Amino acid sequence: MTTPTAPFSSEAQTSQKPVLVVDYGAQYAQLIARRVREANVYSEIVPHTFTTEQLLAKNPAAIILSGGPSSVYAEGAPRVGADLFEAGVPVFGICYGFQAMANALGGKVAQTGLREYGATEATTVGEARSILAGVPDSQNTWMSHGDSVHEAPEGFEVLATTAGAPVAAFANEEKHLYGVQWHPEVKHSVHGQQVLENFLFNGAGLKPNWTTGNILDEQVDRIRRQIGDSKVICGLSGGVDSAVAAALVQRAVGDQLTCVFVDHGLLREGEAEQVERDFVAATGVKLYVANEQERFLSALAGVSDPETKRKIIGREFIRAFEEAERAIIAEAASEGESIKFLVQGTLYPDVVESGGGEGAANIKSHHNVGGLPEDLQFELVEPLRALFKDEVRAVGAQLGLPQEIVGRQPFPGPGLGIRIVGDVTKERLDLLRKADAIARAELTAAGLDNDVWQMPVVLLADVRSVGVQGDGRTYGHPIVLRPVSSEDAMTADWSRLPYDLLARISNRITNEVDGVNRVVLDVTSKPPGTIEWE
Ligand SMILES: Nc1ncnc2c1ncn2[C@@H]1O[C@H](COP(=O)(O)OP(=O)(O)OP(=O)(O)O)[C@@H](O)[C@H]1O
Ligand SMILES: O=c1[nH]c(=O)c2[nH+]cn([C@@H]3O[C@H](COP(=O)(O)O)[C@@H](O)[C@H]3O)c2[nH]1
Ligand SMILES: NC(=O)CC[C@H](N)C(=O)O
Ligand SMILES: [Mg+2]
Repeated sequence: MTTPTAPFSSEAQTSQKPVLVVDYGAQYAQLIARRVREANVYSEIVPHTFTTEQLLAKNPAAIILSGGPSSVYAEGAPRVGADLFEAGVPVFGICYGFQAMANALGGKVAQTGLREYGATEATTVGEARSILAGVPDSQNTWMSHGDSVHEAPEGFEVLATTAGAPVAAFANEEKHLYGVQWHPEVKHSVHGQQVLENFLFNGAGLKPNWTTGNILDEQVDRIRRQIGDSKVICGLSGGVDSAVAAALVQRAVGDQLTCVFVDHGLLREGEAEQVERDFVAATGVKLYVANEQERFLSALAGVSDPETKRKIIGREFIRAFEEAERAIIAEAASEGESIKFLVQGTLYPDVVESGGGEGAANIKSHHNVGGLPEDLQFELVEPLRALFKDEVRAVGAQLGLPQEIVGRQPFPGPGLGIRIVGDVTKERLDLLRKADAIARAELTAAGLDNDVWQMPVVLLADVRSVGVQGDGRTYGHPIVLRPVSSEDAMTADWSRLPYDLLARISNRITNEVDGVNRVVLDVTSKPPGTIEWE
Protein backbone atom coordinates (compact mmCIF):
# COMPACT_ATOMS: atom_id res chain seq x y z
CA MET A 1 0.00 0.00 0.00
CA THR A 2 1.21 3.46 -0.80
CA THR A 3 0.05 6.58 0.92
CA PRO A 4 -0.19 9.71 -1.17
CA THR A 5 2.72 12.11 -0.91
CA ALA A 6 2.32 14.50 1.99
CA PRO A 7 1.15 17.89 0.80
CA PHE A 8 4.15 19.48 2.41
CA SER A 9 6.37 16.95 0.79
CA SER A 10 9.99 17.15 1.79
CA GLU A 11 10.80 16.23 -1.77
CA ALA A 12 11.29 19.51 -3.60
CA GLN A 13 9.21 20.03 -6.73
CA THR A 14 12.15 21.58 -8.50
CA SER A 15 15.93 21.63 -8.17
CA GLN A 16 15.78 25.35 -7.45
CA LYS A 17 16.15 26.55 -3.90
CA PRO A 18 12.67 27.47 -2.75
CA VAL A 19 11.41 30.57 -1.07
CA LEU A 20 9.61 28.94 1.86
CA VAL A 21 6.34 30.43 3.02
CA VAL A 22 5.80 29.43 6.65
CA ASP A 23 2.05 29.11 7.16
CA TYR A 24 0.85 30.45 10.51
CA GLY A 25 -2.74 29.54 9.67
CA ALA A 26 -3.17 32.41 7.24
CA GLN A 27 -6.17 32.52 4.97
CA TYR A 28 -3.94 33.45 2.10
CA ALA A 29 -0.64 31.60 2.54
CA GLN A 30 -1.13 30.10 -0.90
CA LEU A 31 -1.61 33.58 -2.28
CA ILE A 32 1.83 34.59 -0.99
CA ALA A 33 3.37 31.59 -2.74
CA ARG A 34 1.53 32.57 -5.93
CA ARG A 35 2.79 36.12 -5.86
CA VAL A 36 6.35 34.89 -5.38
CA ARG A 37 5.94 32.56 -8.33
CA GLU A 38 4.44 35.38 -10.38
CA ALA A 39 7.73 37.16 -9.73
CA ASN A 40 9.41 34.10 -11.36
CA VAL A 41 10.87 32.73 -8.15
CA TYR A 42 10.04 29.20 -7.00
CA SER A 43 8.08 29.00 -3.76
CA GLU A 44 6.64 26.31 -1.48
CA ILE A 45 4.52 26.40 1.65
CA VAL A 46 5.52 24.71 4.89
CA PRO A 47 3.62 24.45 8.19
CA HIS A 48 4.60 26.56 11.19
CA THR A 49 5.29 23.38 13.14
CA PHE A 50 8.56 23.07 11.19
CA THR A 51 11.55 23.67 13.44
CA THR A 52 14.37 25.98 12.38
CA GLU A 53 16.38 22.86 11.60
CA GLN A 54 13.66 21.47 9.34
CA LEU A 55 13.33 24.80 7.57
CA LEU A 56 17.05 25.05 6.92
CA ALA A 57 17.16 21.43 5.77
CA LYS A 58 15.09 22.49 2.77
CA ASN A 59 17.90 24.80 1.77
CA PRO A 60 15.71 27.87 1.34
CA ALA A 61 16.74 30.86 -0.73
CA ALA A 62 14.60 33.02 1.56
CA ILE A 63 11.80 32.62 4.07
CA ILE A 64 8.48 34.44 4.32
CA LEU A 65 6.49 34.27 7.55
CA SER A 66 2.76 34.49 6.81
CA GLY A 67 -0.10 36.13 8.70
CA GLY A 68 -2.24 34.15 11.12
CA PRO A 69 -5.10 34.42 13.59
CA SER A 70 -3.08 34.23 16.83
CA SER A 71 -1.60 36.97 18.99
CA VAL A 72 2.10 36.59 19.75
CA TYR A 73 1.54 37.27 23.47
CA ALA A 74 -1.24 34.66 23.78
CA GLU A 75 -0.54 31.33 25.40
CA GLY A 76 0.19 28.61 22.89
CA ALA A 77 0.70 31.07 20.03
CA PRO A 78 2.94 29.66 17.29
CA ARG A 79 6.47 30.94 17.70
CA VAL A 80 9.41 31.46 15.45
CA GLY A 81 12.80 30.49 16.85
CA ALA A 82 15.19 33.44 17.25
CA ASP A 83 17.92 31.18 15.84
CA LEU A 84 16.23 31.38 12.42
CA PHE A 85 17.31 35.02 12.18
CA GLU A 86 20.94 34.12 12.76
CA ALA A 87 21.09 31.54 9.96
CA GLY A 88 21.98 34.05 7.27
CA VAL A 89 18.76 33.37 5.32
CA PRO A 90 16.80 36.50 4.32
CA VAL A 91 13.42 36.64 6.10
CA PHE A 92 10.30 38.67 5.37
CA GLY A 93 7.50 38.79 7.97
CA ILE A 94 3.92 39.59 6.98
CA CYS A 95 1.30 40.61 9.57
CA TYR A 96 1.45 37.87 12.22
CA GLY A 97 4.85 36.86 10.81
CA PHE A 98 6.01 40.46 11.19
CA GLN A 99 4.79 40.54 14.78
CA ALA A 100 6.33 37.15 15.57
CA MET A 101 9.65 38.32 14.19
CA ALA A 102 9.52 41.55 16.23
CA ASN A 103 8.65 39.56 19.34
CA ALA A 104 11.40 36.98 18.85
CA LEU A 105 14.03 39.68 18.41
CA GLY A 106 13.10 41.76 21.45
CA GLY A 107 10.73 44.33 19.92
CA LYS A 108 7.39 45.19 21.52
CA VAL A 109 4.04 43.88 20.28
CA ALA A 110 0.79 44.86 21.94
CA GLN A 111 -2.88 45.44 21.41
CA THR A 112 -3.40 49.07 20.46
CA GLY A 113 -7.15 48.97 20.83
CA LEU A 114 -7.18 50.34 17.32
CA ARG A 115 -7.98 47.61 14.88
CA GLU A 116 -7.35 48.11 11.19
CA TYR A 117 -9.34 46.06 8.70
CA GLY A 118 -9.36 46.69 4.98
CA ALA A 119 -7.93 49.65 3.11
CA THR A 120 -5.46 51.60 5.23
CA GLU A 121 -3.06 54.37 4.33
CA ALA A 122 0.58 53.72 5.21
CA THR A 123 3.05 56.61 5.35
CA THR A 124 6.74 56.21 4.66
CA VAL A 125 9.08 57.32 7.46
CA GLY A 126 11.94 59.34 5.97
CA GLU A 127 12.91 58.54 2.42
CA ALA A 128 11.29 55.57 0.63
CA ARG A 129 13.98 52.89 0.70
CA SER A 130 14.73 49.21 1.27
CA ILE A 131 11.61 47.10 0.63
CA LEU A 132 9.64 50.31 0.11
CA ALA A 133 11.93 51.59 -2.66
CA GLY A 134 9.92 53.01 -5.53
CA VAL A 135 6.55 53.14 -3.75
CA PRO A 136 4.85 56.48 -3.01
CA ASP A 137 5.27 58.11 0.41
CA SER A 138 1.66 57.50 1.09
CA GLN A 139 0.33 54.17 -0.15
CA ASN A 140 -2.89 52.24 0.03
CA THR A 141 -2.40 48.97 1.88
CA TRP A 142 -4.78 46.22 2.94
CA MET A 143 -4.75 45.45 6.66
CA SER A 144 -6.34 42.89 8.95
CA HIS A 145 -4.97 43.16 12.47
CA GLY A 146 -5.70 44.07 16.05
CA ASP A 147 -2.15 43.83 17.43
CA SER A 148 0.68 46.16 16.50
CA VAL A 149 4.43 46.42 16.73
CA HIS A 150 5.13 49.36 19.08
CA GLU A 151 8.88 49.18 19.13
CA ALA A 152 11.11 47.72 16.48
CA PRO A 153 13.83 45.37 17.73
CA GLU A 154 17.35 46.72 18.12
CA GLY A 155 19.19 47.12 14.84
CA PHE A 156 15.97 47.67 12.84
CA GLU A 157 14.85 50.90 11.24
CA VAL A 158 11.21 51.86 10.93
CA LEU A 159 10.19 52.28 7.29
CA ALA A 160 6.48 53.13 7.53
CA THR A 161 3.69 53.86 9.95
CA THR A 162 -0.13 53.96 9.96
CA ALA A 163 -2.74 55.36 12.33
CA GLY A 164 -3.06 52.04 14.15
CA ALA A 165 0.47 50.68 13.71
CA PRO A 166 3.33 52.85 15.00
CA VAL A 167 5.74 50.44 13.30
CA ALA A 168 4.06 49.31 10.07
CA ALA A 169 7.22 48.21 8.24
CA PHE A 170 10.80 47.65 9.32
CA ALA A 171 14.16 46.47 8.03
CA ASN A 172 17.53 45.31 9.20
CA GLU A 173 19.50 45.56 5.96
CA GLU A 174 22.65 44.11 7.43
CA LYS A 175 20.92 40.87 8.42
CA HIS A 176 18.47 40.85 5.48
CA LEU A 177 15.45 40.84 7.79
CA TYR A 178 12.28 42.70 6.82
CA GLY A 179 8.62 42.94 7.71
CA VAL A 180 5.33 44.70 7.02
CA GLN A 181 2.11 44.85 9.00
CA TRP A 182 -0.07 44.88 5.89
CA HIS A 183 -0.74 42.12 3.34
CA PRO A 184 1.33 42.78 0.22
CA GLU A 185 -0.04 39.56 -1.33
CA VAL A 186 -3.60 40.84 -1.81
CA LYS A 187 -4.42 42.93 -4.86
CA HIS A 188 -5.98 45.63 -2.68
CA SER A 189 -2.48 46.50 -1.47
CA VAL A 190 -1.76 48.60 -4.53
CA HIS A 191 2.04 48.39 -4.34
CA GLY A 192 2.10 44.95 -2.72
CA GLN A 193 3.85 43.16 -5.56
CA GLN A 194 6.50 45.88 -5.72
CA VAL A 195 7.20 45.49 -1.99
CA LEU A 196 7.40 41.70 -2.32
CA GLU A 197 9.73 41.96 -5.32
CA ASN A 198 11.89 44.48 -3.47
CA PHE A 199 12.32 41.82 -0.82
CA LEU A 200 13.02 39.01 -3.29
CA PHE A 201 15.36 40.81 -5.65
CA ASN A 202 17.05 43.40 -3.43
CA GLY A 203 16.60 42.13 0.12
CA ALA A 204 17.29 38.49 -0.70
CA GLY A 205 19.28 39.08 -3.90
CA LEU A 206 17.34 36.48 -5.92
CA LYS A 207 17.03 36.33 -9.69
CA PRO A 208 13.70 36.00 -11.49
CA ASN A 209 14.60 32.81 -13.33
CA TRP A 210 11.87 30.30 -12.52
CA THR A 211 9.12 29.65 -15.05
CA THR A 212 6.54 26.99 -15.80
CA GLY A 213 9.07 25.83 -18.40
CA ASN A 214 11.30 24.70 -15.54
CA ILE A 215 8.39 22.65 -14.19
CA LEU A 216 7.98 20.95 -17.51
CA ASP A 217 11.57 19.75 -17.86
CA GLU A 218 11.98 18.86 -14.24
CA GLN A 219 8.70 16.99 -13.99
CA VAL A 220 9.43 14.98 -17.12
CA ASP A 221 12.70 14.02 -15.48
CA ARG A 222 11.12 13.16 -12.17
CA ILE A 223 8.36 11.11 -13.79
CA ARG A 224 10.95 9.09 -15.70
CA ARG A 225 12.81 8.38 -12.50
CA GLN A 226 9.65 7.44 -10.61
CA ILE A 227 8.11 5.19 -13.27
CA GLY A 228 11.18 3.72 -14.92
CA ASP A 229 10.04 1.30 -17.63
CA SER A 230 6.84 0.23 -15.85
CA LYS A 231 3.37 0.64 -17.25
CA VAL A 232 1.17 3.41 -15.93
CA ILE A 233 -2.48 4.46 -16.12
CA CYS A 234 -3.85 7.98 -15.89
CA GLY A 235 -7.32 9.03 -14.80
CA LEU A 236 -8.44 11.23 -17.67
CA SER A 237 -11.56 13.33 -17.21
CA GLY A 238 -11.54 15.66 -20.17
CA GLY A 239 -10.66 18.47 -17.77
CA VAL A 240 -7.56 20.63 -17.88
CA ASP A 241 -5.59 19.09 -15.05
CA SER A 242 -5.71 15.47 -16.11
CA ALA A 243 -5.12 16.43 -19.74
CA VAL A 244 -1.93 18.27 -18.78
CA ALA A 245 -0.83 15.52 -16.36
CA ALA A 246 -1.37 12.90 -19.06
CA ALA A 247 0.49 14.93 -21.67
CA LEU A 248 3.43 15.34 -19.28
CA VAL A 249 3.55 11.64 -18.52
CA GLN A 250 3.20 10.82 -22.19
CA ARG A 251 6.17 13.04 -22.92
CA ALA A 252 8.13 11.29 -20.17
CA VAL A 253 7.32 7.63 -20.82
CA GLY A 254 5.47 7.56 -24.15
CA ASP A 255 3.33 4.50 -24.76
CA GLN A 256 3.90 2.99 -21.34
CA LEU A 257 0.87 5.17 -20.60
CA THR A 258 -2.79 4.23 -21.01
CA CYS A 259 -5.43 6.80 -20.07
CA VAL A 260 -8.57 5.64 -18.32
CA PHE A 261 -11.75 7.65 -18.66
CA VAL A 262 -14.38 6.65 -16.13
CA ASP A 263 -17.93 7.24 -17.29
CA HIS A 264 -19.59 7.23 -13.89
CA GLY A 265 -22.96 8.44 -15.08
CA LEU A 266 -22.42 11.75 -13.28
CA LEU A 267 -21.12 13.45 -16.40
CA ARG A 268 -22.61 16.31 -18.35
CA GLU A 269 -24.09 15.97 -21.79
CA GLY A 270 -21.53 15.28 -24.48
CA GLU A 271 -18.63 14.88 -22.07
CA ALA A 272 -17.61 11.34 -22.93
CA GLU A 273 -17.61 12.09 -26.66
CA GLN A 274 -15.53 15.19 -26.08
CA VAL A 275 -12.75 13.29 -24.31
CA GLU A 276 -12.43 10.84 -27.14
CA ARG A 277 -12.60 13.51 -29.79
CA ASP A 278 -10.44 16.33 -28.40
CA PHE A 279 -7.86 14.66 -26.25
CA VAL A 280 -7.13 11.56 -28.24
CA ALA A 281 -7.06 13.62 -31.42
CA ALA A 282 -4.61 16.09 -29.92
CA THR A 283 -2.22 13.62 -28.33
CA GLY A 284 -2.76 10.20 -29.89
CA VAL A 285 -2.73 8.70 -26.43
CA LYS A 286 -4.15 5.21 -25.75
CA LEU A 287 -7.58 5.52 -24.16
CA TYR A 288 -9.59 2.98 -22.20
CA VAL A 289 -13.20 3.94 -21.49
CA ALA A 290 -14.65 2.37 -18.34
CA ASN A 291 -18.43 2.21 -18.33
CA GLU A 292 -19.21 2.30 -14.65
CA GLN A 293 -22.61 4.00 -14.39
CA GLU A 294 -24.07 1.05 -12.53
CA ARG A 295 -21.31 0.88 -9.96
CA PHE A 296 -21.57 4.56 -9.00
CA LEU A 297 -25.35 4.81 -9.04
CA SER A 298 -25.84 1.80 -6.81
CA ALA A 299 -23.11 2.91 -4.39
CA LEU A 300 -24.74 6.33 -4.14
CA ALA A 301 -28.32 5.11 -3.78
CA GLY A 302 -30.09 6.79 -0.89
CA VAL A 303 -27.07 8.88 0.15
CA SER A 304 -27.61 12.61 0.57
CA ASP A 305 -24.82 13.71 2.92
CA PRO A 306 -22.19 15.59 0.85
CA GLU A 307 -19.08 14.23 2.55
CA THR A 308 -20.43 10.68 2.42
CA LYS A 309 -21.11 11.11 -1.30
CA ARG A 310 -17.59 12.40 -1.87
CA LYS A 311 -15.99 9.52 0.01
CA ILE A 312 -18.08 6.98 -1.90
CA ILE A 313 -17.20 8.56 -5.22
CA GLY A 314 -13.50 8.70 -4.32
CA ARG A 315 -13.54 5.03 -3.38
CA GLU A 316 -15.48 3.90 -6.45
CA PHE A 317 -13.12 5.84 -8.71
CA ILE A 318 -10.23 3.77 -7.38
CA ARG A 319 -12.24 0.54 -7.71
CA ALA A 320 -12.99 1.52 -11.31
CA PHE A 321 -9.29 2.16 -11.96
CA GLU A 322 -8.47 -1.27 -10.52
CA GLU A 323 -11.02 -2.92 -12.83
CA ALA A 324 -9.64 -0.98 -15.76
CA GLU A 325 -6.13 -2.06 -14.88
CA ARG A 326 -7.17 -5.70 -14.99
CA ALA A 327 -8.89 -5.22 -18.32
CA ILE A 328 -5.91 -3.41 -19.82
CA ILE A 329 -3.53 -6.14 -18.66
CA ALA A 330 -5.80 -8.81 -20.08
CA GLU A 331 -6.02 -6.97 -23.38
CA ALA A 332 -2.25 -6.59 -23.64
CA ALA A 333 -1.79 -10.23 -22.54
CA SER A 334 1.19 -8.96 -20.55
CA GLU A 335 1.64 -12.05 -18.37
CA GLY A 336 -0.21 -10.72 -15.36
CA GLU A 337 2.29 -7.96 -14.63
CA SER A 338 0.26 -5.47 -12.65
CA ILE A 339 0.26 -1.74 -13.22
CA LYS A 340 1.61 -0.03 -10.16
CA PHE A 341 1.28 3.64 -11.04
CA LEU A 342 -1.77 5.88 -11.24
CA VAL A 343 -1.45 9.41 -12.60
CA GLN A 344 -3.90 12.00 -11.29
CA GLY A 345 -4.23 15.66 -12.18
CA THR A 346 -4.27 16.75 -8.56
CA LEU A 347 -3.61 20.45 -8.01
CA TYR A 348 -2.56 22.41 -4.99
CA PRO A 349 -6.06 23.73 -4.15
CA ASP A 350 -7.46 20.15 -4.11
CA VAL A 351 -4.86 19.33 -1.45
CA VAL A 352 -5.44 22.45 0.63
CA GLU A 353 -9.23 22.12 0.66
CA SER A 354 -9.06 18.47 1.62
CA GLY A 355 -7.34 19.60 4.83
CA GLY A 356 -3.87 18.82 3.51
CA GLY A 357 -2.24 21.72 5.31
CA GLU A 358 -1.16 21.20 8.88
CA GLY A 359 -3.80 22.89 11.01
CA ALA A 360 -5.85 23.53 7.86
CA ALA A 361 -9.54 22.71 8.04
CA ASN A 362 -11.16 20.00 5.95
CA ILE A 363 -13.54 22.06 3.85
CA LYS A 364 -14.51 19.24 1.52
CA SER A 365 -12.87 15.99 0.54
CA HIS A 366 -11.86 16.25 -3.09
CA HIS A 367 -12.38 12.80 -4.55
CA ASN A 368 -8.76 12.54 -5.64
CA VAL A 369 -7.22 13.53 -2.29
CA GLY A 370 -9.36 13.35 0.85
CA GLY A 371 -11.76 10.89 -0.81
CA LEU A 372 -9.16 8.21 -1.58
CA PRO A 373 -9.74 4.83 0.07
CA GLU A 374 -7.37 3.54 2.77
CA ASP A 375 -6.48 0.44 0.80
CA LEU A 376 -5.18 2.27 -2.24
CA GLN A 377 -2.95 -0.13 -4.20
CA PHE A 378 -1.50 2.32 -6.67
CA GLU A 379 1.52 4.52 -6.24
CA LEU A 380 0.34 7.98 -7.21
CA VAL A 381 2.04 10.12 -9.80
CA GLU A 382 0.87 13.71 -9.36
CA PRO A 383 3.14 16.05 -11.27
CA LEU A 384 0.86 19.08 -10.78
CA ARG A 385 0.38 18.75 -7.04
CA ALA A 386 2.23 21.97 -6.21
CA LEU A 387 0.60 24.09 -8.91
CA PHE A 388 -2.35 26.42 -9.34
CA LYS A 389 -4.74 26.16 -12.27
CA ASP A 390 -3.34 29.05 -14.27
CA GLU A 391 0.16 27.61 -13.95
CA VAL A 392 -1.19 24.26 -15.15
CA ARG A 393 -2.74 25.99 -18.15
CA ALA A 394 0.63 27.53 -18.96
CA VAL A 395 2.34 24.12 -18.76
CA GLY A 396 -0.38 22.65 -21.00
CA ALA A 397 0.13 25.35 -23.60
CA GLN A 398 3.88 24.67 -23.54
CA LEU A 399 3.17 21.00 -24.12
CA GLY A 400 1.28 22.01 -27.23
CA LEU A 401 -2.21 21.13 -26.05
CA PRO A 402 -4.90 23.03 -27.97
CA GLN A 403 -6.68 26.01 -26.43
CA GLU A 404 -10.01 24.07 -26.34
CA ILE A 405 -8.41 21.84 -23.76
CA VAL A 406 -6.25 24.19 -21.68
CA GLY A 407 -8.88 26.94 -21.66
CA ARG A 408 -11.70 24.65 -20.57
CA GLN A 409 -13.72 25.51 -17.48
CA PRO A 410 -13.16 23.17 -14.54
CA PHE A 411 -15.65 20.40 -13.81
CA PRO A 412 -15.30 18.47 -10.55
CA GLY A 413 -14.47 14.76 -10.68
CA PRO A 414 -17.57 13.80 -8.63
CA GLY A 415 -19.54 15.59 -11.32
CA LEU A 416 -23.27 16.05 -11.07
CA GLY A 417 -23.23 13.80 -8.01
CA ILE A 418 -22.32 16.81 -5.87
CA ARG A 419 -24.63 19.16 -7.78
CA ILE A 420 -27.78 17.40 -6.68
CA VAL A 421 -28.68 18.52 -3.18
CA GLY A 422 -30.36 15.35 -1.98
CA ASP A 423 -29.80 11.78 -3.04
CA VAL A 424 -28.69 10.94 -6.53
CA THR A 425 -30.98 9.05 -8.91
CA LYS A 426 -30.94 8.41 -12.63
CA GLU A 427 -34.01 10.62 -13.13
CA ARG A 428 -32.53 13.53 -11.23
CA LEU A 429 -29.27 13.21 -13.15
CA ASP A 430 -31.13 13.28 -16.46
CA LEU A 431 -33.07 16.35 -15.39
CA LEU A 432 -29.94 18.19 -14.22
CA ARG A 433 -28.05 17.20 -17.38
CA LYS A 434 -30.75 18.88 -19.47
CA ALA A 435 -30.75 22.06 -17.41
CA ASP A 436 -26.96 22.19 -17.41
CA ALA A 437 -26.76 21.73 -21.18
CA ILE A 438 -29.14 24.64 -21.71
CA ALA A 439 -27.22 26.94 -19.36
CA ARG A 440 -23.91 26.06 -20.97
CA ALA A 441 -25.23 26.46 -24.51
CA GLU A 442 -26.62 29.92 -23.73
CA LEU A 443 -23.43 31.05 -22.02
CA THR A 444 -21.44 29.96 -25.05
CA ALA A 445 -23.90 31.58 -27.46
CA ALA A 446 -23.53 34.84 -25.54
CA GLY A 447 -19.77 34.62 -26.08
CA LEU A 448 -19.12 34.71 -22.34
CA ASP A 449 -17.31 31.40 -21.79
CA ASN A 450 -14.06 33.18 -21.08
CA ASP A 451 -15.66 35.66 -18.70
CA VAL A 452 -16.58 33.07 -16.11
CA TRP A 453 -14.33 30.65 -14.30
CA GLN A 454 -17.09 28.05 -14.28
CA MET A 455 -20.86 27.94 -13.86
CA PRO A 456 -22.13 25.03 -11.77
CA VAL A 457 -25.81 24.30 -12.31
CA VAL A 458 -27.32 22.79 -9.18
CA LEU A 459 -30.56 20.86 -8.63
CA LEU A 460 -32.20 21.36 -5.24
CA ALA A 461 -33.81 17.94 -5.23
CA ASP A 462 -34.89 18.18 -1.62
CA VAL A 463 -36.65 21.53 -2.13
CA ARG A 464 -39.96 22.08 -3.87
CA SER A 465 -41.89 25.23 -4.50
CA VAL A 466 -45.26 26.14 -5.97
CA GLY A 467 -45.49 27.48 -9.48
CA VAL A 468 -48.01 28.08 -12.19
CA GLN A 469 -47.49 26.75 -15.69
CA GLY A 470 -50.06 26.45 -18.46
CA ASP A 471 -52.75 27.71 -16.08
CA GLY A 472 -52.08 24.82 -13.75
CA ARG A 473 -50.36 24.47 -10.41
CA THR A 474 -46.91 22.95 -10.32
CA TYR A 475 -44.89 21.80 -7.36
CA GLY A 476 -41.40 21.53 -8.75
CA HIS A 477 -37.72 21.86 -7.97
CA PRO A 478 -35.48 24.91 -8.23
CA ILE A 479 -32.34 25.01 -10.32
CA VAL A 480 -29.52 27.21 -9.05
CA LEU A 481 -27.09 28.98 -11.39
CA ARG A 482 -23.69 29.54 -9.81
CA PRO A 483 -21.53 31.50 -12.26
CA VAL A 484 -18.26 32.59 -10.63
CA SER A 485 -15.11 34.45 -11.52
CA SER A 486 -11.86 33.41 -9.90
CA GLU A 487 -8.11 33.35 -10.24
CA ASP A 488 -7.41 29.94 -8.75
CA ALA A 489 -10.67 28.65 -7.19
CA MET A 490 -9.38 29.39 -3.69
CA THR A 491 -11.44 32.56 -3.62
CA ALA A 492 -14.19 33.58 -6.03
CA ASP A 493 -16.83 36.18 -6.70
CA TRP A 494 -20.21 35.67 -8.34
CA SER A 495 -20.20 36.74 -11.97
CA ARG A 496 -22.37 39.65 -12.99
CA LEU A 497 -23.89 38.00 -16.06
CA PRO A 498 -26.15 40.16 -18.24
CA TYR A 499 -29.81 40.06 -17.18
CA ASP A 500 -31.04 39.14 -20.64
CA LEU A 501 -28.79 36.08 -20.69
CA LEU A 502 -30.03 35.04 -17.24
CA ALA A 503 -33.60 35.57 -18.41
CA ARG A 504 -33.03 33.38 -21.48
CA ILE A 505 -31.51 30.59 -19.43
CA SER A 506 -34.34 30.76 -16.90
CA ASN A 507 -37.00 30.74 -19.61
CA ARG A 508 -35.56 27.85 -21.46
CA ILE A 509 -34.95 25.71 -18.38
CA THR A 510 -38.43 26.18 -16.96
CA ASN A 511 -39.99 25.57 -20.37
CA GLU A 512 -37.86 22.67 -21.49
CA VAL A 513 -37.04 20.74 -18.34
CA ASP A 514 -39.93 18.85 -16.77
CA GLY A 515 -40.04 19.12 -13.00
CA VAL A 516 -38.28 22.49 -12.76
CA ASN A 517 -40.46 25.55 -12.15
CA ARG A 518 -37.94 28.03 -10.78
CA VAL A 519 -34.41 29.19 -11.59
CA VAL A 520 -32.41 31.12 -9.00
CA LEU A 521 -29.07 32.90 -9.10
CA ASP A 522 -26.43 32.37 -6.41
CA VAL A 523 -24.95 35.77 -5.48
CA THR A 524 -22.45 34.60 -2.84
CA SER A 525 -18.70 35.07 -3.02
CA LYS A 526 -16.18 32.46 -1.79
CA PRO A 527 -15.72 32.81 1.12
CA PRO A 528 -18.26 32.46 2.64
CA GLY A 529 -19.79 30.10 0.05
CA THR A 530 -17.71 27.50 -1.77
CA ILE A 531 -18.07 27.26 -5.55
CA GLU A 532 -19.85 23.90 -5.52
CA TRP A 533 -22.86 23.46 -3.22
CA GLU A 534 -21.59 20.24 -1.68
N1 LIG B 1 -14.33 10.82 -15.20
C1 LIG B 1 -13.05 10.65 -14.81
N2 LIG B 1 -12.35 9.59 -15.27
C2 LIG B 1 -11.07 9.41 -14.89
N3 LIG B 1 -10.41 10.20 -14.05
C3 LIG B 1 -11.06 11.26 -13.55
C4 LIG B 1 -12.41 11.55 -13.91
N4 LIG B 1 -12.77 12.68 -13.27
C5 LIG B 1 -11.71 13.08 -12.55
N5 LIG B 1 -10.67 12.23 -12.71
C6 LIG B 1 -9.34 12.30 -12.07
O1 LIG B 1 -9.39 13.15 -10.92
C7 LIG B 1 -8.52 14.26 -11.08
C8 LIG B 1 -9.09 15.51 -10.43
O2 LIG B 1 -10.26 15.94 -11.10
P1 LIG B 1 -10.45 17.47 -11.44
O3 LIG B 1 -11.80 17.70 -11.92
O4 LIG B 1 -9.90 18.27 -10.31
O5 LIG B 1 -9.39 17.70 -12.59
P2 LIG B 1 -9.61 17.71 -14.15
O6 LIG B 1 -10.94 17.18 -14.47
O7 LIG B 1 -8.47 17.02 -14.76
O8 LIG B 1 -9.50 19.22 -14.49
P3 LIG B 1 -10.59 20.34 -14.25
O9 LIG B 1 -10.33 20.85 -12.85
O10 LIG B 1 -10.26 21.32 -15.30
O11 LIG B 1 -11.93 19.75 -14.36
C9 LIG B 1 -8.35 14.40 -12.57
O12 LIG B 1 -7.20 15.11 -12.89
C10 LIG B 1 -8.33 12.96 -13.00
O13 LIG B 1 -7.06 12.39 -12.79
O1 LIG C 1 -11.81 17.20 -9.07
C1 LIG C 1 -12.45 17.71 -8.18
N1 LIG C 1 -12.86 16.90 -7.22
C2 LIG C 1 -13.64 17.31 -6.23
O2 LIG C 1 -14.00 16.51 -5.37
C3 LIG C 1 -14.00 18.70 -6.26
N2 LIG C 1 -14.75 19.47 -5.44
C4 LIG C 1 -14.75 20.74 -5.97
N3 LIG C 1 -14.01 20.79 -7.07
C5 LIG C 1 -13.67 21.94 -7.90
O3 LIG C 1 -12.71 22.67 -7.15
C6 LIG C 1 -12.92 24.07 -7.24
C7 LIG C 1 -13.20 24.66 -5.88
O4 LIG C 1 -14.47 24.21 -5.49
P1 LIG C 1 -15.17 24.55 -4.13
O5 LIG C 1 -15.13 26.04 -3.98
O6 LIG C 1 -16.54 24.02 -4.25
O7 LIG C 1 -14.37 23.87 -3.08
C8 LIG C 1 -14.08 24.23 -8.21
O8 LIG C 1 -13.52 24.42 -9.49
C9 LIG C 1 -14.83 22.92 -8.11
O9 LIG C 1 -15.55 22.61 -9.29
C10 LIG C 1 -13.53 19.54 -7.26
N4 LIG C 1 -12.75 19.03 -8.22
N1 LIG D 1 -3.86 38.82 9.88
C1 LIG D 1 -2.95 38.62 10.85
O1 LIG D 1 -1.90 38.04 10.63
C2 LIG D 1 -3.37 39.08 12.23
C3 LIG D 1 -2.26 39.01 13.24
C4 LIG D 1 -2.74 39.23 14.68
N2 LIG D 1 -3.65 38.18 15.06
C5 LIG D 1 -3.43 40.59 14.79
O2 LIG D 1 -4.62 40.65 14.99
O3 LIG D 1 -2.77 41.60 14.71
MG1 LIG E 1 -12.61 17.86 -13.74
